[in-house]
Amino acid sequence: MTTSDETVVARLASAPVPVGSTLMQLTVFGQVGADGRETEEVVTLRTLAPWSESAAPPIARIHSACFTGDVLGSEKCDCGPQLSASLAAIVRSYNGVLVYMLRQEGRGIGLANKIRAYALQAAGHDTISANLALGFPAEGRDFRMAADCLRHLGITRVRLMTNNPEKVGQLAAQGIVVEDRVPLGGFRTPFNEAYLEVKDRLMGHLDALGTARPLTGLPVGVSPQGAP
Ligand SMILES: Nc1nc2c(ncn2[C@@H]2O[C@H](COP(=O)(O)OP(=O)(O)OP(=O)(O)O)[C@@H](O)[C@H]2O)c(=O)[nH]1
Ligand SMILES: [Zn+2]
Repeated sequence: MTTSDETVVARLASAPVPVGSTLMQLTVFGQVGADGRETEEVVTLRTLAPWSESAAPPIARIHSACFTGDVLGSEKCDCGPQLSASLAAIVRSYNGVLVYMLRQEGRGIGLANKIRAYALQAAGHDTISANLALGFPAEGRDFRMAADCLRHLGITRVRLMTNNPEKVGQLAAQGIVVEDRVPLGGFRTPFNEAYLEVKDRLMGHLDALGTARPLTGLPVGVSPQGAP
């Protein structure tokens, strides 16, 4: 499948996997090089219960890889509890999908660079200034591939669990209708306070601090960062 900017994502493999005592369909998407070599980019996990186009759109989570938070349970960010909570909601809904962005570790700068950023943060930098000091933008993620994968799964409308308006805007720009934004915040620890503050004050994220806001925070297809 090709988007306007020539992003190509192929379905590499798919099989049922039991998660949360529920059988889900796990699909690996990626690129296939001219030599046949596969590069894994995205994993989706889709509930298997039959659902119809006329039903409410699936509840969806697009999650950027975070080895420290997702795998190790690090409390320096809120990724681990966000992943658990969203996966639980997906399983409960019988009509949900997780889109796990394998190559977006550290907001796309990779694990080693994220840990370099952590070292700078231990010396006084915040999330943004640490990235800038390393020569990276504060935020450079591109969610077009997530939209491609959703389309591969036959999904064109979602209720998106996120606090990040940029994700909503990018999906909308790629033709995925975000009918609802479902807040996914409030996972504070003594260690992630500063990180959540920066998301709230400087990065335009909503609800990261867990302050009460309505479940449907944004109107359909809203694009607060200027995307069409
Ligand atoms: N560069 C960098 N990346 C970080 C840092 N802390 C967490 N991350 C990465 O940030 C990504 C998660 O992005 P967030 O901005 O926390 O959340 P989001 O996915 O944009 O928004 P939500 O949908 O609301 O979760 C993961 O890939 C983490 O590895 C950090 O200090 N520096
Ligand atoms: Zn994290």
